[in-house]
Parts: sequence; structure tokens; C-alpha cells
Amino acid sequence: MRLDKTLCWDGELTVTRHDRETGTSFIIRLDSTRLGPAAGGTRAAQYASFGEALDDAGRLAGAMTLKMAVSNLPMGGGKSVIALPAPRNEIDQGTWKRILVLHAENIDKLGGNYWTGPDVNTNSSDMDLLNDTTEFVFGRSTARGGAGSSASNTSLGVFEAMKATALHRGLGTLDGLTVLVQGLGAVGSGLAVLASQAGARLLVSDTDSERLAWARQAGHDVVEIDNVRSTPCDIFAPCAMGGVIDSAVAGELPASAVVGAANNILADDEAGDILHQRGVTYAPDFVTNAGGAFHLVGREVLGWSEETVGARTRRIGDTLAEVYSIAESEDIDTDRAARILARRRIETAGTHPPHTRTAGISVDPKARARPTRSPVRDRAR
Ligand SMILES: NC(=O)c1ccc[n+]([C@@H]2O[C@H](COP(=O)([O-])OP(=O)(O)OC[C@H]3O[C@@H](n4cnc5c(N)ncnc54)[C@H](O)[C@@H]3O)[C@@H](O)[C@H]2O)c1
Repeated sequence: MRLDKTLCWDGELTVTRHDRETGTSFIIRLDSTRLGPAAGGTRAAQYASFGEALDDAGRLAGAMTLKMAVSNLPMGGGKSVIALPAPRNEIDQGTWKRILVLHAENIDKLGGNYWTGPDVNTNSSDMDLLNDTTEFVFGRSTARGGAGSSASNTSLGVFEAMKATALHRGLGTLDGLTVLVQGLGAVGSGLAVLASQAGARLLVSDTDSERLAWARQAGHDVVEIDNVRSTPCDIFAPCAMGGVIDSAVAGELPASAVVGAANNILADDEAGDILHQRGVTYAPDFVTNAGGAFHLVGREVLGWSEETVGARTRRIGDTLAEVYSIAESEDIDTDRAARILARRRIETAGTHPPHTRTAGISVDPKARARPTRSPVRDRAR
């Protein structure tokens, strides 16, 4: 039998559904539940084909497995993709609500083996709506018992990663170093404040003029968008979007280290290797930006206190030290080293038997709002 490449994905489970009324396709992929229930956001986007949407869900679910494992979170990796019939901003409120209710039904049927949160084109209000139907949701609004924005904790984690990387690279503390932050959004602006308080000189870049005005007022120097990757600095911090370092950029980047919040900073496999050959220390993004997961999953799924979330986030520097040690001893790039560390943690963990996974992570019932309405459960009654 000849199978399409997208169907030969070797994760644990793929769930798909199509809604003829709205023309929407739903995909949930569970890459691994070895460490606990799979967790990963819900991405809503238009795709050229169903295969492309399946591939995206699989790739993103795999990245979540690595992020959870390397961060020692008792969760696996999964991801949802909602393949929309039109751009998100052209979908009316009624249609969007129907789409979310159907998605929530799909999640609920997985019985706690998959938890979701916000991602591209979904936000905390959407998570509240999902939570009307299923309890397996994090990233809800504070009014609904959610943990609120994860951005400031992500900034803290990236800051810890930056300090650890500067030390590892022989640059000492951040005091006096030049840090270039690309993207002054929720995470980048918080990072800029922390790095500046630690004595770093800030270079910043953004497409938004209001954010640049804020930066100028704070005394930071602005770099033109097109010059970001050719401006010399000690630490380059991509905090806008992924794919900013391809092999060509890696070969020329005038920085000693790269430490940012953006997901998938490296555009291709060679980029990490080239940075390694050139002695540019790259802090793998799925290690540095885990503060967001600690905040949302920690508070809303695992029932952690704010103190525990903070303590776990400050240990991101220790995880990076382990990654750097593996990279040095095996003479490999740091991205590969982080994947090795994640896989070691997955392989040494016991397999969770089915139906005990949710119990195994001690979900705090007080931290959870029961769904007000569950079409799936209501039908079962
Ligand atoms: N928020 C979190 O907790 C979290 C957690 C993990 C990873 N991340 C990742 O970190 C990154 C930043 O997240 P955020 O929540 O701050 O997003 P955000 O949307 O608040 O900020 C992004 C900023 O980048 C700017 N920008 C866009 N294109 C740009 C460009 N070409 N050059 C310079 N600036 C540009 C935007 O104007 C905006 O200010 C994203 O890639 C996100 O996926 C965020």
C-alpha cells in the first residue's frame, strides 16, 4: 500500500473532522503522551490543502513534546489546527462560535489526553468559549479562573536564559553588554525592561511606531527593520516572529549569542550548525520561551502557585547549562543538544497507562472551572 507522506506521521494519534456547514476542517494531533497528557495550542488559519494543515499540526505537536520534556513539565505534546474557509477576520461571530463549539467537542472526546490553549488567531476569550464545553483548556481569562497573560513570565524566562548564555559565552553579566531586541510586543518589551535594569545597552526594532516611541522615551536606540540582522551586538533577541535566522544570516550575524522568545528562530537545519561553527551561542527557543508554558500549564492545569511558576522559570538557566554541556561534550550545535536532552527525559520516563494520565498529573480541581455546558456529555446522559 502506498501512503501519502502526511499520513506516515509517527506521532500517537490524529483526529480529524469536517464541518460541511462552515467548510471548516479540524485536526488534533497528539505527538506524545509519554510524560503526561498532550498539551498544545489551537491554531486557526487558512491552508492550501488538508495535507498542509496535517503537516503543520504534526510539526507543531512534535515541537510541544520537546518543549514539555526539556522543561521537565509532566505533559506531552499535541496541537490543534482549525483549517478555516476564509481569513479569520472575515469570519462572522456566529460562524466562529460554531467552529469553537465543534472544536471543544473534539477535545472533550479525547477525555483529558489533550489540553489546549491559545495560539495564532485564538485568544483567552476563545478559550473561555471552549471551556463552556470542555474542561481541558488553559489560557482562559482571569474572569473565568484563568492565569492571565503569560507574556511577563515568558520575558522572565528569556531574561534568565540570556544571563546564563552570557556567562557561558564568557561575556560575564549583562551589565555593559549590547542587547538587540527584535519586536517590542508583550514579551520583547518586558525583556527590554529586565535587560536594561541589569545594565545592558538596548538596541530595539519594531514595525509599530507607538512601540518605538515608548522605546525612545525609555532611552533605547532604534535600529531600522532591514538592518537588524547586520547590526553588531553582543546578544540578538528575536521576539517578533520565527524563521529570522537562515543559513545565509547565520553565516554573517554579527552577534556573540542569540537568545529570544520567538518560536522556531532557526529557519533551517543548517543555520544552527553554522552558528555553532562560527562560535555564536544559540539558546534553543523551545528552552528559553518555556516561561509561557510554566505560567499557563503550571497555574491552570497543575495547580502551581505563582511562587512555583517563578522558581521553575528561573531554572531555565540551569536547563540551558545542561544543553551547553551536551553540545560541548558531543561537539554538536545547541539545537541538536536540546533535542537530545528532551529525548533522554522522554526515554527515561515511565509510560503513563491510558485513563490514568490526567490523574497522574494531579490536576488541581480548585484551579479548574467545570464547563457550563457539554454537548458531548449532555448527549451521553
Ligand atoms: N506571549 C508568550 O507568552 C509567548 C510564549 C512563547 C513564545 N512566544 C513567541 O514570542 C514572540 C513574541 O510574542 P509576543 O506575545 O510578544 O507577541 P506580540 O504580538 O505581542 O509582539 C510581537 C511584536 O513584534 C513586532 N513585529 C512584527 N513584525 C516585526 C518585524 N518584522 N520586525 C520587528 N518587529 C516586528 C510587532 O509589532 C509586535 O510589537 C512570538 O513569536 C511568540 O510566538 C510568546
